[in-house]
Amino acid sequence: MGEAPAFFVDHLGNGHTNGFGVKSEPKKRDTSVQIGDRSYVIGGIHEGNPLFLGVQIHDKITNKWSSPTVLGTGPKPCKGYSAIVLKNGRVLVIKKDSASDDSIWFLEVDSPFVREQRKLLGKEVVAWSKGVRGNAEKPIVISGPSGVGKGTLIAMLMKEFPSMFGFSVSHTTRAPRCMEKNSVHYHFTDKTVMEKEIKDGKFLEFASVHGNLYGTSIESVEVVTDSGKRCILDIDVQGARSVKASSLDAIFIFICPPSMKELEDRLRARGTETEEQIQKRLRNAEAEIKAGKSSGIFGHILYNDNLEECYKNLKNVLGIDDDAPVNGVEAVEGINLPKEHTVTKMEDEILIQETGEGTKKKTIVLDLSSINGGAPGRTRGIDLDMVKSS
Ligand SMILES: Nc1nc2c(ncn2[C@@H]2O[C@H](COP(=O)(O)OP(=O)(O)O)[C@@H](O)[C@H]2O)c(=O)[nH]1
Ligand SMILES: Nc1ncnc2c1ncn2[C@@H]1O[C@H](COP(=O)(O)OP(=O)(O)O)[C@@H](O)[C@H]1O
Repeated sequence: MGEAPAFFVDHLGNGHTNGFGVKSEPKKRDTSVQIGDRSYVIGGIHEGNPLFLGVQIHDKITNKWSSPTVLGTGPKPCKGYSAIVLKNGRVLVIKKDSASDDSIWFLEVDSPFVREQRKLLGKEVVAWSKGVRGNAEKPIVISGPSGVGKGTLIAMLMKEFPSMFGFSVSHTTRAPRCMEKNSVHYHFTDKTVMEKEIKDGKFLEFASVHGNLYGTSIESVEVVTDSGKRCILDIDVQGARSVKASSLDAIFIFICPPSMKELEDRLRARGTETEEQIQKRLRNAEAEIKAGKSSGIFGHILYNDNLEECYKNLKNVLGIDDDAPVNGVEAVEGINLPKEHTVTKMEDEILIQETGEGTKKKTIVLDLSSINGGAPGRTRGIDLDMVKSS
């Protein structure tokens, strides 16, 4: 979709007919935008989860209302919203009178991610992505055969740079190992629950690996980005392929063992699998290494022979040298957005101007030129500046 007409309705003036032909009164705090033949009404509460803000679609041609499947963690309802259409099928939603770190949201109604999920789930889909300040860098996908040392390398990185990196905690149907903690190493779950959540669009990717189901929930990636950290995903090659095809703009790294013999020795020495499981993992390893090297998914292939050397190479790939600052994001001072305001779009800048009583009115510029990311996950690089008081 190209630049959509920036049609902006702050308060809905007229009632609308819902899907049952009943005229319903929109709340004063609801807002709507129009894109082509559709109006997206943002307000009320979400059908499936009363904690989230609702979204309804009205199709002018069929004169029908529908409730789309809403992906991602949405904003909580508040006292009012402003909305404005941006390019690439996205709507900027500003929460009025909200905490500064919770005021900027993006509703994706026709972004590449939404189009892909619409096709995959076979239903109408929209996705939320919260705007976060600062410039947390691209997520990192790390793949490699079982026992190659992915977990060890990731643990080293998180230990050395605790404020820079955060681990995306996957869901799995495999049983926990004795030292593994639920919600720290994995969200341990069962197959029926996970399959239902996959159907509901809760997962960014999933795959069956060594006979169990594994997957990255959208929420796991959001939690890390919200904390201002760079997200690390430890996932298999099938998962990496799905992420590559998605709009999550990531760096892809594949870790290779020095030899199959060494891989086998490491798996045995780890002592976490039965003999049968070790055999299965070794059989799968050959295909994984082949796919990792030849699929074109991975921009970087590292050999984990000597651990310290491999760790150094990993840091190089991630652009971390010894003088690197240890914080992932710049601290940006919070600016509270005025409760009553108008919103105007000017190229990549959005002007938020305070209205209402009083003499000293704030004008804030939201610069969208440096934003990156988006659903699934957060929209990073939000830059808010106070312009003047008049
Ligand atoms: N696709 C996908 N693969 C995952 C996910 N989480 C873990 N994996 C992969 O599943 C495989 C097995 O992981 P695990 O059972 O922890 O065994 P380990 O790799 O031997 O430590 C590894 O290749 C992981 O990278 C996920 O969320 N999605
Ligand atoms: N370069 C290395 N040399 C020797 N042992 C290693 C090396 N890297 C990791 N290991 C060991 O190999 C085992 C498997 O590593 P792990 O990080 O659990 O692999 P993965 O997460 O890829 O399954 C662990 O016992 C770990 O301590």
